Amino acid sequence: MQIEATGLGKRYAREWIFRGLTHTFQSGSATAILGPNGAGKSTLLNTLSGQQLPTDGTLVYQHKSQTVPVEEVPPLLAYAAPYLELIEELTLTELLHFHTRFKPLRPGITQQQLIELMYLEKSRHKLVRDFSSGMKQRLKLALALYADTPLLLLDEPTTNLDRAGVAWYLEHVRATLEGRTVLVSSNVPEEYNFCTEQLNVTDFGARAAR
Ligand SMILES: Nc1ncnc2c1ncn2[C@@H]1O[C@H](COP(=O)(O)OP(=O)(O)OP(=O)(O)O)[C@@H](O)[C@H]1O
Repeated sequence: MQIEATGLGKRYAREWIFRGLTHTFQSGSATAILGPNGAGKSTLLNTLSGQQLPTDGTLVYQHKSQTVPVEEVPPLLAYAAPYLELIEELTLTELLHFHTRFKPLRPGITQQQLIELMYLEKSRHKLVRDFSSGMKQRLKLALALYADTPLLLLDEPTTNLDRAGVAWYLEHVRATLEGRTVLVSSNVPEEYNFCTEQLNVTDFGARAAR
């Protein structure tokens, strides 16, 4: 999926978070969205994905040579972020059944295989509420990485992951990149070192939080 942003700006009350952002995220590219804490990386990710309306400017989405209206973008995107919650009242198997009704897994991978690649076989009947923070993060990432979507958004993907978890993330993000447009919001170089493009929010009027 290609995303063409022209003159994009987002303001909360009187504060412009970014302004005049013109950039084309090419289909199949991987871009790191960089900037200090509070600069506006998550706001930019949410705006680019159509989850938040821009204050200024336009966004044009193209997929398979067709223009996609913003309201049709959600089924085409997978999103993992610390502020997006899992349904904690469900067990792992219940959550996978529910989630994949809306966001199917890519062809060739079953729910059983997803559980195995997350190393969560022993927790299949455990409530997600009782997962450790690292287990929850691996689950969020696996659901996004292995979703059958042309757009993948990752906000601070290695949050709560230990060394083994970071290595696991890097292995699986590389395995699922091909053919997708990937945006990674981050301050940690190792979580975006596979990205071929970088965009710094502070180049578009953003300031760090004080
Ligand atoms: N809904 C909102 N209403 C008002 N201000 C907001 C809202 N959401 C974010 N902000 C402000 O926008 C600015 C950018 O926040 P954002 O979360 O996008 O930054 P970030 O670069 O992702 O930060 P971090 O690296 O700390 O996650 C901050 O000053 C924040 O307080």
